[in-house]
Amino acid sequence: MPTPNPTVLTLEWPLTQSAIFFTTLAISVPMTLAILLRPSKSKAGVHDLGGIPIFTAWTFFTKRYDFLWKHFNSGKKYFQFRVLQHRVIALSGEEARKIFFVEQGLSLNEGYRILMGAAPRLEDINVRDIQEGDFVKRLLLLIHKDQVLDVLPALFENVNRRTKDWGNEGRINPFKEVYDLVFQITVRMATCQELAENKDDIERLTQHYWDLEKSATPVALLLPWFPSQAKKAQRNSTRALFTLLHKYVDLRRKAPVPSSDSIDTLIAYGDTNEAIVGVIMGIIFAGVINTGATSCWILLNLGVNPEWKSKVMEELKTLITNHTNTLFKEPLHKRLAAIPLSAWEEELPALDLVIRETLRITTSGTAIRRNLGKDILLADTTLRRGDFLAYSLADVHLNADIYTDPTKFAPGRFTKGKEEDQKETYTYIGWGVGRHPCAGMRIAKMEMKVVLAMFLVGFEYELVDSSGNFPKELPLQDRNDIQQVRSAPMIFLRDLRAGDRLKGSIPGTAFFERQGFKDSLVMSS
Ligand code: HEM
Repeated sequence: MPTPNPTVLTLEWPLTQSAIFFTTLAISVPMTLAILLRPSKSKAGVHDLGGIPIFTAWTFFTKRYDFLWKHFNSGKKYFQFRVLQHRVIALSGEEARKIFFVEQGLSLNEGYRILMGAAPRLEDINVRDIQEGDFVKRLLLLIHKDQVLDVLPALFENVNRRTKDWGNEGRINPFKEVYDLVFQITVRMATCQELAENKDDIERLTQHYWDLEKSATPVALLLPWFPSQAKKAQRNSTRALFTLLHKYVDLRRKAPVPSSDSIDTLIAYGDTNEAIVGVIMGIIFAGVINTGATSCWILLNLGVNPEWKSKVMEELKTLITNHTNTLFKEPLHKRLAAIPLSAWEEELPALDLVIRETLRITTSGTAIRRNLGKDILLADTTLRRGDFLAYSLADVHLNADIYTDPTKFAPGRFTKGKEEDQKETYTYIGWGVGRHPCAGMRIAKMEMKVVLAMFLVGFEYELVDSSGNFPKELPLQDRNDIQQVRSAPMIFLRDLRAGDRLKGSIPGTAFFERQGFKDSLVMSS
């Protein structure tokens, strides 16, 4: 299939296409307006928010957390509203969870595809829709133990290269730098060495990705027929992403010797170039935000919780002592890459608790499903075939009846004797539950550990606000910021060794000296 060219598709506008476009517009605009403006009627069994649907639903797309919690907090356990012609039912409580995460007819893909909108639309690039099961099957192939083992040194190498420029100004914006870092290693994991080493293409890819994220505006979702800037940006960035990734799939297909990189694994599996690009795009979209946001918030949480930070540092010291020869003079990333995968996975219990707790607090987004099966009865409410369902994870993660002082960072709450996450069914959903547990958990955890170990061992930092002062407490997460999960107000990491670094000091030296690895100088790489 020829690679679609975005410029041709956006600049050339032949007469017949114009005719089709305007005819479609003439038919669809009044129809859609009628649907959008028809007042919503109350149906027995579930509270209807009523009003003019387009206005009622607007804040579902702009301030989703506030929208849902305004109504839940006013005592409604379930309520419904309309998005276009669709009925959306917002659910809360244990009974709803048991259905939402378990019922066979509830489709995750179809739910997110229509109500999230930020993911690339495969029809924009003529890729046949990749079925839910097919995608997860490919992903499991790529995060198989041997595959992760092979790619691990490359992930450390990438982080090392990228963090070399960090800290020269003394202030790091984690919501930019840590996100970019996670983006880079996710792309490395999901594609091939050639792409990960091409700085310009990585920059381009990052830009197209964020453009696509930003294009999921309420106008693009609620007025799909309207030729808005957001719609155009969505189509153009999807095509640009496709073109760029396709180039590398093509390159790897023509390579004389196959490698163990993901693209080659998918080629060997028998997929077409287009399907491979579809899978890669899916992985990047499923993983980047969550992994970036969690890594970032872990650094922030540790920045104001010295007790947990020293537990994690102690563990890292033991890991390095037990699995590397501290007498060897090697660069930090090479030492860390020598540690076996099983040790990263099993020998960092405090860091695992920190990840779990950070996820509990930050994962307050909304899970979405569409009922493609039979009608389902939930108390006196029927979840009809075709309905969309929305479940805010804050219903459990920030619920004071389940978690004591729920916004407090307290990783010990999961330990033996406390086990706050065992109070009801599915009270911990950080990695999903039921029919759709996170298929990327293993690689996400490993990516986070690569980033965190390189940062915690290689850098010394403290938190600062935008005026450069240590914040009295951690700023709140903007829970409506589903795109980037930033804090409000902004917070930064001050690199306490930036001065030394400018004088040539190598990341990790201070840690190694302090930990008493006296003979083991860290080398530059
Ligand atoms: C810290 C990082 C991550 C977190 C917190 C996370 C969390 C989640 C959660 C909560 C779900 C369930 C969503 C629902 O029920 O609606 C989920 C599903 C999923 N995640 Fe992740 N995820 C992360 C990283 C990743 C990565 C890196 C990938 C891919 C490499 C990935 C791939 C998936 C896929 C494919 C599903 C859907 C599985 C299915 O359809 O059965 N995730 N994830």
